[in-house]
Amino acid sequence: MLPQELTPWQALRRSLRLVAQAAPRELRRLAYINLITGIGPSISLLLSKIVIDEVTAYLKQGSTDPPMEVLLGNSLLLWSVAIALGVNLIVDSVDAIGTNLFASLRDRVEGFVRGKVLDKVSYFDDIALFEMPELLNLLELTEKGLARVQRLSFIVAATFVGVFTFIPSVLVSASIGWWVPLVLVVSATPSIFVEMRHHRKSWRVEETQSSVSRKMGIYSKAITSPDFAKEIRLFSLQDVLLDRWQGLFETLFSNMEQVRREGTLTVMAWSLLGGLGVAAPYIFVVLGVLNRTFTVGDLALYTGIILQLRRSLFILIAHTGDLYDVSLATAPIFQLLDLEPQLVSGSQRVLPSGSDRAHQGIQFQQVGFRYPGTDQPAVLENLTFHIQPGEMVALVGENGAGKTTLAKLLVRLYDPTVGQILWHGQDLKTLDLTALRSRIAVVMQDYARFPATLRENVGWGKMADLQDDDAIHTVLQEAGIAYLTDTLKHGLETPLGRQLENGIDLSGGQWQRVAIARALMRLHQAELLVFDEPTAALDPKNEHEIYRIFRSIAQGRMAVVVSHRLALAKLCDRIIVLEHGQILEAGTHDELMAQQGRYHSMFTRQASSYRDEPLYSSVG
Ligand SMILES: Nc1ncnc2c1ncn2[C@@H]1O[C@H](COP(=O)(O)OP(=O)(O)OP(=O)(O)O)[C@@H](O)[C@H]1O
Repeated sequence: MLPQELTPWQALRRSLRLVAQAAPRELRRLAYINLITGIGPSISLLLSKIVIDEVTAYLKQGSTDPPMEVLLGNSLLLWSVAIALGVNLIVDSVDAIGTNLFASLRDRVEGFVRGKVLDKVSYFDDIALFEMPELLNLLELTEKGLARVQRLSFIVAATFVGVFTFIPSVLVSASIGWWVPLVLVVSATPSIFVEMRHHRKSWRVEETQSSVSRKMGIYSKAITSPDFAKEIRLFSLQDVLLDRWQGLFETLFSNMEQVRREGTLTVMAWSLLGGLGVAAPYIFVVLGVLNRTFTVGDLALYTGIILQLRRSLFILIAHTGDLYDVSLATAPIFQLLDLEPQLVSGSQRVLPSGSDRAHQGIQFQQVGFRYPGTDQPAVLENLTFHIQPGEMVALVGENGAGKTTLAKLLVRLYDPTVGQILWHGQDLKTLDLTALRSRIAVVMQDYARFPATLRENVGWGKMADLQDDDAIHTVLQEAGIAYLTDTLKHGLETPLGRQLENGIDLSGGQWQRVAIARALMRLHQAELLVFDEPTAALDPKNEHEIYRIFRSIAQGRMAVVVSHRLALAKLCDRIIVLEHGQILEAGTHDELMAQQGRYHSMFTRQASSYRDEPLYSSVG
């Protein structure tokens, strides 16, 4: 699932196509406006030549007529002055329209491309996108690319001006001599390649340093995130985090700085050649005026046009370099848009129900799993077991044994590396993901705290019932937090999370119950419940209540619960003890206690700490 390489040319073509798709109207209008602002200065220069020649000719006559009379009497002079002023006026006023149009173009393009990226990321079924360093680096580079897309809009707009200034400048300067535009263009050409090489080098540094800038992002988020704010202060971690961020910044900055310094020197050296290219025609024109081949008006026109041609070439060269930079930087956007998930939905929308008992339920058949992109040993190995319909299974084991990973495979956030998982006899991979997930109610260990209202945090468990107050009140009741609708100022419409305006934060246990309520929303259609550490944030009294809820909702369904609290495991029909990703023991509580193996020792240890709790009372 690694990103495919893309040439800068391919990326540029696709970026320009996106710009054209995002804002065709703005682009068209900008072209018209820039046509005016582009050719305006050339027209002004031509008119200035006429004005200067007419004024010089008049002065040569030695006449003493009143100036206003002379101006009104000479229609060529009068019209030239009037049109020159008119052109300046038009250029100035459309300039303001151009600025606004450019701002719309930039925003539209940015919104359009970002929208496409967000769409791709949110519908990307393969969760590996958020867990593999290579893909996280790609996401980081995509952010940089999105920032450059704005630049692309600017380049496109400025290139219009450059081209529209360039063409009349070439035509007028060719009237001095055919070789004039040629000398100017040829002397400026090497700068284009130097600019491109410089941008390529800078981008290579950015690309190779993407993991450095991602780490900078991680530290900067840690420093600014409310999640870390308390512990950073309590453990005085400010210096550690700031030093790490600063160290990474210095590394990145010094690498970029070196490339920039080298780039500036070479670009400057080659610009000198461009300067020499200007000198020859400029001196030629001055000499031409002195030997009377050219008029004084020609001097103003030609020197002006030579400098204008040079300037427009400069703009075009700078933008060619910039365009190259943008094409390098936007490549990750297309790499992301082209990224094919390894985990794809199956096509079967109607889920099987299992023709005979042997095929009913969920079967793990020699399942093994290794996280993609890691060279660590397999996290799960050779797992074979069967969850019967209506059976409640507890997964227990030490930290890192692979319980959460197994739960992730069960809800198809990942596919097994080897073996298969069958849902009523059929491989999970063949089933439509949305259909499959609609049959599963999940509370993950790292459940989400959506920055949204209480209604949404719960109702998003089943979108169709989002506005159904009764349905939401029922699950809040079942999860034991019905009181929230009374205690929170705006009831169900209260925003949850401090980052929202007027947002209220809940306690850890309340958030966990909100996550449980969300899972309960799809209970009536769920065949499988997966609860990963559902009581981690709860006190013992609340924990018992959740056990009770869990048992009652699990009745008649398949249920898998991951828990370190063996009192909950004891309530289950079967307990699977995992160790280093393998099944160490499996059986009922009584069977495992009788075996006197790992489960027995874990349970006994816990029971001695929770002696007063009735659920542990079967021991000692
Ligand atoms: N996204 C990931 N990428 C790579 N390795 C991972 C990832 N998530 C977990 N692991 C590794 O997989 C192993 C099993 O982790 P898992 O979270 O499944 O354990 P667990 O039994 O649920 O642990 P705990 O009881 O602490 O929650 C660990 O060694 C962990 O380092």
